[in-house]
Amino acid sequence: MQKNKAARLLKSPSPANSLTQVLGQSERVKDIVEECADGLSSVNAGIKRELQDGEISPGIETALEESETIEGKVQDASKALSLVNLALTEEVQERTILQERLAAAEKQSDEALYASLHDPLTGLPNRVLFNDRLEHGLAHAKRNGISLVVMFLDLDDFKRINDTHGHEVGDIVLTTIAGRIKQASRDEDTVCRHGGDEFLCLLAEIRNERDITAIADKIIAMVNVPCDIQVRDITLSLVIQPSIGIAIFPADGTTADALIANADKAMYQAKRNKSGYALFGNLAVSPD
Ligand SMILES: Nc1nc2c(ncn2[C@@H]2O[C@H](COP(=O)(O)OP(=O)(O)OP(=O)(O)O)[C@@H](O)[C@H]2O)c(=O)[nH]1
Repeated sequence: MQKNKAARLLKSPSPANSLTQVLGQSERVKDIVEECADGLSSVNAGIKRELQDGEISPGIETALEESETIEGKVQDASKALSLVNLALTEEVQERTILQERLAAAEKQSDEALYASLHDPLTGLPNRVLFNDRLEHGLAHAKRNGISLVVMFLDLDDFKRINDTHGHEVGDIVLTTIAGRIKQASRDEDTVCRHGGDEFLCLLAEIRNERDITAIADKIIAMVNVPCDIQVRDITLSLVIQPSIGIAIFPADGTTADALIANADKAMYQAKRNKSGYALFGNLAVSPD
């Protein structure tokens, strides 16, 4: 009956790759073998006592010898199983350490990838990720004959914030503004920190110019809300004005570089005219 139980345990379905489950099964088999060894030992001791008390029959003596040999083998098997289980335990520990190291390396690699694609101050996508999204967006727009918009946003007179209140306050302002631009855009759009006090927005699947200017107005209104920043015992209320240049695919450029460059030109126009935003398509064409 014990033999059947052991066979059942070994055959019971278990994921082949689960070393811990295999170890558990092996531990249970070892317990059964140990139980058999103990059972055999007490049976053999009983037979020996009977033989000492009564007449010695040669058949029983031979059976006892055989039984004692089996008892020895079962005990050896139990010891061998203990060693196997010890080795399995060490293997499980090693595998656990390796899995932990692998998980840590994967986490590190994910963090490195994230860092390579995001701006550390604001957490926004950086230029690399923006360009990748823009290239994909352009391919999609070309395939489907739809438009796409690049906005170039620069904060007006931002240097004054740093010069007057210090770089730390400037950092808080940049982070606050970054959050607001993100909030003003849709989930499918990409807002990126281009560098310094410059941001880029990629607006996908825009239907008409009115939608574009509505988004620009929304961004300007949200950026314009005073940034209240606590510095020691005083609260600064800083008002920031952005200038936004807008380039639309395909009219204002058909490549990522052209769209960004033309949105940048339009931004300078908006800054010069203090108009908030300017569309590249509405700029006066220069003679050169
Ligand atoms: N606090 C902070 N300042 C930064 C960071 N990166 C760039 N800057 C500063 O941002 C300012 C950008 O100034 P500019 O864009 O040249 O000029 P501006 O004062 O905004 O003037 P206009 O662009 O002409 O309106 C500079 O003073 C930079 O030192 C940053 O990560 N943190």
